[in-house]
Amino acid sequence: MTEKQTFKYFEDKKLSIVCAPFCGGQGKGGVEKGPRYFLKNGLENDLKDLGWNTKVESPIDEMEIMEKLKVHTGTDFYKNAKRPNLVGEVSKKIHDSVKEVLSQDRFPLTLGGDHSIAIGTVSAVIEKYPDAGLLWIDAHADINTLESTDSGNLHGCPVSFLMGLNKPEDTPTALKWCPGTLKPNKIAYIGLRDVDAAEKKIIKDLGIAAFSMYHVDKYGINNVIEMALKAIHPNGNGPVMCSYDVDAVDPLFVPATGTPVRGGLTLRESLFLVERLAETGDLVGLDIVECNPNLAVDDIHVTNTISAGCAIARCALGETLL
Ligand SMILES: NC(=[NH2+])NCCC[C@H](N)C(=O)O
Repeated sequence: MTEKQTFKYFEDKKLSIVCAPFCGGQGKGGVEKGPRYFLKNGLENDLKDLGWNTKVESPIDEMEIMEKLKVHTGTDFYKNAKRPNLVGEVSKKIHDSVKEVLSQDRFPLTLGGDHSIAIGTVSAVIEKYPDAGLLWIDAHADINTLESTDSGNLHGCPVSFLMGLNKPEDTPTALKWCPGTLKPNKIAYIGLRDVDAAEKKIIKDLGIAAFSMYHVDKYGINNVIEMALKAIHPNGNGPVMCSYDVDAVDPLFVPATGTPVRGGLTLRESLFLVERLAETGDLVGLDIVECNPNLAVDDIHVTNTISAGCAIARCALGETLL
């Protein structure tokens, strides 16, 4: 049963699913299959049932990227960072697609792919809505700079590019297009539980609102979402972009993901977050990233992971329990 929510910025209820089948921000193959699995699971029809006029955009060619990946792996480095040129090229294409979608007054729902694609999605949303706040729902902070990253995986760094934390002389050419204008008071994290030491320092130094699983346990998910919304929009409302890494959810519910961390959100908590966001009517963009069907040891793990990802999308886009 669904009761349709109002979306203030998309009164015509038009939406584009932007497919971002990219795995180059980390080292495990399979995360590029995310969009295909979501669509195979019927996500587009589910969104139509919720009243959305839907379209599907494919700004990057999966086969071409997989070919490029072979060339870039082992040759494309910037200091410790792996494949910066490929990440820069792909995230720019995703940026351009999301920008185009927004210019048509369509809601951008981007399906990853790994979390490096958010360099593109979030920057496009901020260009359209300069006062947008960003909710980053994730087990990880993904705010490593090129200097601080230990793994060299750029899916652990998108927020540092969005915030302009890498010095220009330290930014690979292919990533220089990213405006880096996100302000520390315009982002809030929910679900954190695996944050690198250097990331903790950045979060503290910049005074970023960060709600870890400790805060979810202490205050409850309802208070945490209210506090997070207040942090990005102290006056009560304004456009909200949500970049949702499925590893925020406990691996019991979402096992097929690249960097699972136990002790995460329950399935209901993870859906409540986006149900509440839909209720505000302020949502202007959503990413769902890091579903990796290859990492399942059993078919049921794929089913659980993809159905959780689809449920996150539906709840964010207006599905309600009653
Ligand atoms: N999007 C993700 N799953 N990120 C995981 C990042 C893990 C670690 N902090 C790193 O920088 O490598």
